[in-house]
Amino acid sequence: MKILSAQQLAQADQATLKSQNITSDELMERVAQLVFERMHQRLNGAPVPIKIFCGIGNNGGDGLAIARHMIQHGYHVTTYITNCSKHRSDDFLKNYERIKDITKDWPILLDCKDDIPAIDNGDIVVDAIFGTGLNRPVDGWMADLFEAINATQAFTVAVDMPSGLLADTAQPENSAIIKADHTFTFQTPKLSFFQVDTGDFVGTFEVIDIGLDPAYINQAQPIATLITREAAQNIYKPRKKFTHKGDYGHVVCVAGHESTMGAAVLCAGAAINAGAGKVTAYIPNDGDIIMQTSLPEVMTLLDDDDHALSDIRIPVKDYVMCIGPGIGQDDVTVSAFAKAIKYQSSPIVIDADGLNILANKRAFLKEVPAQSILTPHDGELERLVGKWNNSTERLEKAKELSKKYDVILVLKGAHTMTVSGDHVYINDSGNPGMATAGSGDVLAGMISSLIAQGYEPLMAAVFGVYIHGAAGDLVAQSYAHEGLKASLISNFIGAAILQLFRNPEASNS
Ligand SMILES: NC(=O)C1=CN([C@@H]2O[C@H](COP(=O)(O)OP(=O)(O)OC[C@H]3O[C@@H](n4cnc5c(N)ncnc54)[C@H](O)[C@@H]3O)[C@@H](O)[C@H]2O)[C@@H](O)CC1
Ligand SMILES: [K+]
Repeated sequence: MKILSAQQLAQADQATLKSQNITSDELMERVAQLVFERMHQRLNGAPVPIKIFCGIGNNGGDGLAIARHMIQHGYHVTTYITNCSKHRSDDFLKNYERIKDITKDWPILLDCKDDIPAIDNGDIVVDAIFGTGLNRPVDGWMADLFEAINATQAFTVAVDMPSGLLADTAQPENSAIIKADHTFTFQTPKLSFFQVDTGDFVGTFEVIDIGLDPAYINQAQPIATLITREAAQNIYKPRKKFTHKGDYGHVVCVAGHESTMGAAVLCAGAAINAGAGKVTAYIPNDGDIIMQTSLPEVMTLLDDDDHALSDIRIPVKDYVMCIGPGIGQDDVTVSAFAKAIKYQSSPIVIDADGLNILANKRAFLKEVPAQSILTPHDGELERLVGKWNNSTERLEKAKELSKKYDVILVLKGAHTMTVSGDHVYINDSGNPGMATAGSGDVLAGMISSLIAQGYEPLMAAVFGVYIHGAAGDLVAQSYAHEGLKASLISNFIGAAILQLFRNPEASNS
């Protein structure tokens, strides 16, 4: 699913008015009707007090139209206007008149801190103050209003976006933002919904297709793409009937150190579980028994050194290298790593200590083959690109690194982002239980496995990240977030692929 910028969404609005020959007022009415229907479906006429706060732009216009529908259906609605400017939008004004025609009274105007109404924990708050038109930080008594809403337990529903949140640009520190429990967002989710410093304000969210011009949306270059189940289905490559293991490639996991052989086992195991035809683990000599008893499917190649990797020689042809899990940063390993990546000519996957070595010896970055995949968590990313002030800057720095060295970055997090040049793919599977030791080793093994099976590196990364998260979601159903561990994610890779093509309703019954 495409994620468009606030500016693109405004252009899509305009294109829609033209192509569908409707007025902006009619579009607003369509939007309000769709939000109302969803709220009505859930509330089912419940006599709960609903406080709808409306701004003076089109987000406020949406709020007024939603309020009108709710009042007409017998809901207990009080409508407030945050009277922060004389510049009211035309469609706001139309809906301001219309609601008065229904209630025979004007909504309540809020002009200062003293006007902020009491909000009970049992109320429902609808936030229609600012949407994509927010153009400066919210301050003064409006910030106090946001604070008052956030201080209650009242269930808060945001219209299009939580007010105060910017859709796709850097959010100034300590901005006043409404913390929504649920957000009905229009046409496409916004980039800020997926960023670590702003995503929590959105609560759960639901994308409402408001029927914006498909021709505009199709040609628009998205600022990011959300990888949903449907997108993952389209990337999946089914196997052919007449095949043999040679068709599914060979992964060599260069991993492990005397105290971190588990990383090597998890990485190689995930490469097998994700479907590689053959997997070899290149490990310190003493790790042989550990590897062979843990994973009977995996072959081993042993370093001369008992405890660390000291000279990585791989006497096989045509393989995909995954390097880094648990290798440590001993001096011998650093030079072995440099030699090993220099020798590679096709894309490799670099994780964990491999990334730390790259961060310490930046000259090695030039030796990384084009289209290789780097899978940093935030600590590793910071070592590679330096500190950032906000998530927008984090993403910009990752894009720069990706372009400079022609590599693909997998930025691990709640919504892992795969960055290839200016293209960003945001993952939509996974859960907080996956923040656990070894989870990254499994991911690196999976991505290498998919490259070995013939997926283009970028799609291997995007699909690997999705299946990794989906496997974690399946594990969490039986083990909770707390019981989720890396080896279980690996064991559920196959189940996650199956689940991609199951009818979700059938599997729930
Ligand atoms: N064509 C339409 O009528 C549609 C409207 N839509 C709605 O329109 C919204 C965008 O509407 P607008 O562009 O009018 O923008 P908003 O309603 O988000 O807000 C803009 C207004 O707030 C003022 N403002 C911005 N930041 C402020 C601040 N920090 N403090 C005080 N005032 C501030 C602006 O000067 C302007 O008057 C979307 O989020 C969506 O809710 C969508 O429903 C799509 C269709
Ligand atoms: K809003």
